[in-house]
Amino acid sequence: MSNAPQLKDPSLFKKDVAYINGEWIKAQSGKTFEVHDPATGSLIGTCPEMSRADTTAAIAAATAAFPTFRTTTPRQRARWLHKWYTLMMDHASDLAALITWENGKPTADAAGEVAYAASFFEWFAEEAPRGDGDTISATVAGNRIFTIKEPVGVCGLITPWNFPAAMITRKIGPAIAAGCTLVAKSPGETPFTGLALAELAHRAGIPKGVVNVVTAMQNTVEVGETLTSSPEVRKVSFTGSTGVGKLLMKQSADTLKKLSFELGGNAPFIVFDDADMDVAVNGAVASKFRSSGQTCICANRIYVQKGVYEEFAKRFAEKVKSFKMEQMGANFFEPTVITGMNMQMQLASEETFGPVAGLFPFETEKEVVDMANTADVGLAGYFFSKDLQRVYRVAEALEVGMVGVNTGLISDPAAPGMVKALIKLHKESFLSCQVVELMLSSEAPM
Ligand SMILES: NC(=O)c1ccc[n+]([C@@H]2O[C@H](COP(=O)([O-])OP(=O)(O)OC[C@H]3O[C@@H](n4cnc5c(N)ncnc54)[C@H](O)[C@@H]3O)[C@@H](O)[C@H]2O)c1
Ligand SMILES: O=CCCC(=O)O
Repeated sequence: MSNAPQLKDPSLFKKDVAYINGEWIKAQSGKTFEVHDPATGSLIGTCPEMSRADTTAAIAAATAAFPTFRTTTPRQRARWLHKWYTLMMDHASDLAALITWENGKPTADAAGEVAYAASFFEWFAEEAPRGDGDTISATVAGNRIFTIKEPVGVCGLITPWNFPAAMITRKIGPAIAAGCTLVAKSPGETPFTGLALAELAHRAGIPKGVVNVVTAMQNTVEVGETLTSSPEVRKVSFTGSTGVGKLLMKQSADTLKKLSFELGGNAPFIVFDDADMDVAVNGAVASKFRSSGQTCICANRIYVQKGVYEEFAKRFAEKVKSFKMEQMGANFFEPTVITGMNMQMQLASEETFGPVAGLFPFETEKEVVDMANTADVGLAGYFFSKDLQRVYRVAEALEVGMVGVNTGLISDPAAPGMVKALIKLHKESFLSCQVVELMLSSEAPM
């Protein structure tokens, strides 16, 4: 059975070619890899199996384009990003169809992803002209210190399959805004969406060599090594698993690259006795089951205070039972709610990354904050309460980068908090880190 969509613009579906130096090219070796529809297992198409040689060519193109691109005005870069945003929205239904086809997420989630992905271009188009430095009083009378922000240079971008469009645009948006050129590796499981975005970059008139998209499956490690070891690549930005993040960080040590990592999560989701139950149940459904539980910020441990535990469990399970599966089969897992969880169970410490919700009972605020903070990652957290004092207290006590209070949806291109921790860090460190600075070098004195 095939789910092949009828695209309104079939030229967005790029098979056997990737995008280097403004051209659609095959792998130098001629090798390709297969991409399968995760719903049916049927073949979608083949993509170039790019290697060290192809990645080096892409880096060379980005390096050659950088001296000119960095001198373009921020206003011009804003226009390019805005044009790319508009093209994404004009082709939203085709992009969503590609996402569902290769990623398997429900059509509504895919449409939401396209709008979310495009919003990074819109947001960073607006930020591009605002990369100003500071004027600082000096310790010597009469002197002033001026700082300027410079584009880092060529950026290597590696992103995962769970958001084939949004994870790439989240990285490309700030890179272009800052004046950087880039080589993006589209995820092997879901390469076609990234390639469709490259086609739209081309149509938006972004100069050749600025945006390069390579693809690989078997050669992923080789491509990663090439990006992390190249002296021309000044920054690597990676979204994916914690294990691969650690590896890329080690590989980048020899060339002392700037790094931005967005890694795995294990979000606590807390419902206090005084929460609005409708809001809490809807928030849990939105946070846990967005993209079938396959987002890094999905609720992973749902803690419910004893006084409302039974009611919450009943109402939450009823909602989940009402979900309609578009198809069933070997590749699908039924949305599941498990009650009576405890902290010794695997789900308490591992990222589930699927449609399984575990409910843990708790009694006191201190107890639940302690349990919430046991995770060795601190990406996102949520809690539900109507007590204003508790809202501030618990929001500060949770050792995570982003806190959703009385909401299960916290994704927003404007939020600085999409900076992720490999290990626990204090919230202040996250919040001081602005995404718009993602691709800018440290401020340098004039
Ligand atoms: N923090 C975030 O913003 C965020 C967003 C999305 C996903 N994630 C995390 O990503 C994980 C799921 O994605 P995944 O399983 O695809 O992750 P993954 O780490 O296996 O893969 C991510 C990307 O890295 C590439 N890759 C894998 N090994 C590599 C290597 N040795 N060198 C270079 N590239 C390599 C993959 O091809 C893919 O493009 C989850 O842990 C999820 O929480 C985090
Ligand atoms: O999977 C992680 C990213 C989720 C998001 O940006 O909302």
